Amino acid sequence: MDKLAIIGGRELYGELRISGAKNSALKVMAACLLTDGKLILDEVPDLADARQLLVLLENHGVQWTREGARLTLDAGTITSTTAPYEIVRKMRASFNVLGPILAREGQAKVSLPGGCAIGARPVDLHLDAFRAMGADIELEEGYVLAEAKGGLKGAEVEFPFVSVGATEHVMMAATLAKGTTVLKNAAREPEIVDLGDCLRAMGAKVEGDGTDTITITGVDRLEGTTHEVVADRIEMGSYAMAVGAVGGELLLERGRRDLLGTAAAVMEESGLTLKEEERGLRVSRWGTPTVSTSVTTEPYPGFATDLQAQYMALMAKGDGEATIKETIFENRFMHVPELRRLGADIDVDGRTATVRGVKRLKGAPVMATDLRASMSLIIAALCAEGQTMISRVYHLDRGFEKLDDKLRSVGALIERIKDED
Ligand SMILES: CC(=O)N[C@H]1[C@@H](OP(=O)(O)OP(=O)(O)OC[C@H]2O[C@@H](n3ccc(=O)[nH]c3=O)[C@H](O)[C@@H]2O)O[C@H](CO)[C@@H](O)[C@@H]1O
Ligand SMILES: C=C(OP(=O)(O)O)C(=O)O
Repeated sequence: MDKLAIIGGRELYGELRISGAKNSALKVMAACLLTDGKLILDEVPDLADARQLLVLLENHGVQWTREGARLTLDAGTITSTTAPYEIVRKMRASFNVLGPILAREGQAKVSLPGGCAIGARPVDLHLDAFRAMGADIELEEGYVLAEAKGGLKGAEVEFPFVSVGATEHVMMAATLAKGTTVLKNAAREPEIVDLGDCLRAMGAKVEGDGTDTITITGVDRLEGTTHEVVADRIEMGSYAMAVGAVGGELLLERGRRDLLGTAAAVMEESGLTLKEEERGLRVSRWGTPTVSTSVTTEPYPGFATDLQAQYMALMAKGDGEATIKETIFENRFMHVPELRRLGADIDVDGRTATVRGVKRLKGAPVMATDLRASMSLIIAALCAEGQTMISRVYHLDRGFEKLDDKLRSVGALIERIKDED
């Protein structure tokens, strides 16, 4: 397992290109299963998760080629409607092949994804929606067996709470259903709009994505198209927070303020300057103190749960006390003990963490526990005195493209220590 060694204290200067969003790329990749035409995707990040999804798509008969950030997917014939446990268990987002396969083939057998470190993460909302659309759903030996003999039918689906994955999943399946599907209390994340853009380009009739009501009128078939994946707002927010923590100035190429939702204003309140430019978002902090500012995670446009851990690292050297409330996942504070090892003063009570800013953090060996938690350790290490050694960086490789190269290119002292085994 690779490790990352970071020597803290160096301000960050220069330009970084923000990659395509992992959480969008994975969904538009799965959308290739809706058509026998070629889907050409640009700005697909080269991440462990994207590679893992390609393994699953290959299992369904998808042929693909990659040239740089361009991925061409061809699901001319779906050769298997079964998504096996051995592949699905490695990445939750792979569950989202169920809807497209069910919509196109009238049946699908997909392994339940199981829980993960940040929470139980059931898929009941997905399955309830497919039932409402006329599918028979059985659970057998850890698999979802879904069947819709005469095809899926349009339905009105009101989600009891906001789910990004369920919104995307049902949106995809509804494009090939008979009639109109209306999704209420839908997620409004930028990745939903990106998926909507891709589906429309494929010939789907989708309206209202980006609002809480999405209307999809089914069509007989979708076609291939070319689509560019939206910039990764979590990568962008993470690098912005790294600048907030250690100081300096970065132009985050392809970055957009609107993608950050309320996190943009929170970062400004905490002392960062954000400026939109033609090529992206410029972020800077010059010697001003980090102002401790409390946040609560919420669905978009609220403060993203995927930025919560990174924000906690920023607050670790704040000028006072900040509370951070996590409302989306029940177990997303695993970075706290590791941040404490670096000298952070943090208490957790249920779903609320209280961060009392300290004057300095000090490098130590720490362990990454999940994707975004790993990034919080990177940010803390960048502003800690001395060396931090981060183990289990495979978590980072799931979701941050070329992280160490990118940070090194803007002045960070970061080195990957390759596992020799
Ligand atoms: C690959 C991907 O895009 N992952 C993102 C996606 O995850 P994901 O799509 O899994 O997250 P959801 O929005 O669905 O989850 C929100 C909450 O709803 C619960 N829930 C969800 C579905 C369901 O059927 N039943 C249920 O109880 C979950 O356990 C969680 O507590 O959105 C999350 C919330 O912004 C992000 O943190 C993840 O990075
Ligand atoms: C939680 C995340 O991913 P996933 O939903 O794939 O676990 C994430 O991207 O932060």
